[in-house]
Amino acid sequence: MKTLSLRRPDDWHLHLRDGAVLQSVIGDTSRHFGRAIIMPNLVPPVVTTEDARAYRERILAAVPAGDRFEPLMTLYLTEHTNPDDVEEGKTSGLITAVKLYPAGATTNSHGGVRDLDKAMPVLERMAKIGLPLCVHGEVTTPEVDIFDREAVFIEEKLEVIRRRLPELKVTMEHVTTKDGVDYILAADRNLAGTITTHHLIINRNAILVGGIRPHYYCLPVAKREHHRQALRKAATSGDPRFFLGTDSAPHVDPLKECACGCAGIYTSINTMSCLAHVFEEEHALEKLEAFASLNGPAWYGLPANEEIMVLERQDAPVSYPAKRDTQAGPITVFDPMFPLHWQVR
Ligand SMILES: NC(=O)N[C@@H](CC(=O)O)C(=O)O
Ligand SMILES: [Zn+2]
Ligand SMILES: [Zn+2]
Repeated sequence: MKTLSLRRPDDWHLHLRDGAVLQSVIGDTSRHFGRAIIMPNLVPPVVTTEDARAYRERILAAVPAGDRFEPLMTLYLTEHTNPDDVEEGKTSGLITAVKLYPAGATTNSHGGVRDLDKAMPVLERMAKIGLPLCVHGEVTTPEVDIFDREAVFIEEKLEVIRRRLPELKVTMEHVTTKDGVDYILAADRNLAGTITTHHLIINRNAILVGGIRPHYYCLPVAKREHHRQALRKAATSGDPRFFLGTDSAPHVDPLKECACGCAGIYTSINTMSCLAHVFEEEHALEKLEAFASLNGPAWYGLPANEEIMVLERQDAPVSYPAKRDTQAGPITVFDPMFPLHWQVR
């Protein structure tokens, strides 16, 4: 049997939610991943170091017995975020990054930033103390087409932030376009990007062809095929500036299967199987470890995990649940639309 060994991976962009959903989804991450950057877009969001400390405790309490998992906490940047609180979060080791959601860009982002100038004091402090900024890189201007929002964000916002604060480390999260990949490649330092599992697998047809398919709807929305190809090339290149952030974003089915469904795709369960499939297709299995286990920790200044994960290629398709049941309702698991043969041992 074909096998692949790699350092235990991490997930550099994850939504765990809270309460009943947290209880049911956390095991799907802690089974495979050593650490994850935990997104702060709860209702209400995680805005202070104190909020993050309490949320971290709730996450740790939900980790199944026997799993080793370290949640890396983030703060949700607002126009009122206090730079001293951010610094104290970093100094105490609790906070790994601060997250910028342009107001209204995605799920639970209405409290995000409208006027970047108001967030400048915090960003300046972060640049000074070496705390990375994670960005949901889409503009929210109604005039801008939803498929162009990432490219316009880079030009109109990200470039401005980076020119004002060249020392600020920026993680462009869930890059979905060739524009994003090229922008990262053009930067000589302080810029990296996460890529999701699903954006390596689907293009925008998955959402719209043959009917409207809410379980392929996420933000940033999947783009044209040539963008997917650019993401595959970047992810499988081994370039240290690209690494895995699944953006696994559980929403219970009734909130997705309705007239105005939520954005988010749940991939924690089968991400490693999907990635092995993609990297094998790209003849780059030997680069999976860099993407999933090495580049992320290096960017965040952390050691790679010590444990080893072994993936096995089965002849028969491997099975995984179609839904994750929670006390809040079922959550549909990402269906890559092809059989998966790789399985975590
Ligand atoms: N990716 C998504 O489609 N949704 C995320 C938010 C986000 O990461 O933008 C969520 O919280 O549901
Ligand atoms: Zn986002
Ligand atoms: Zn996300």
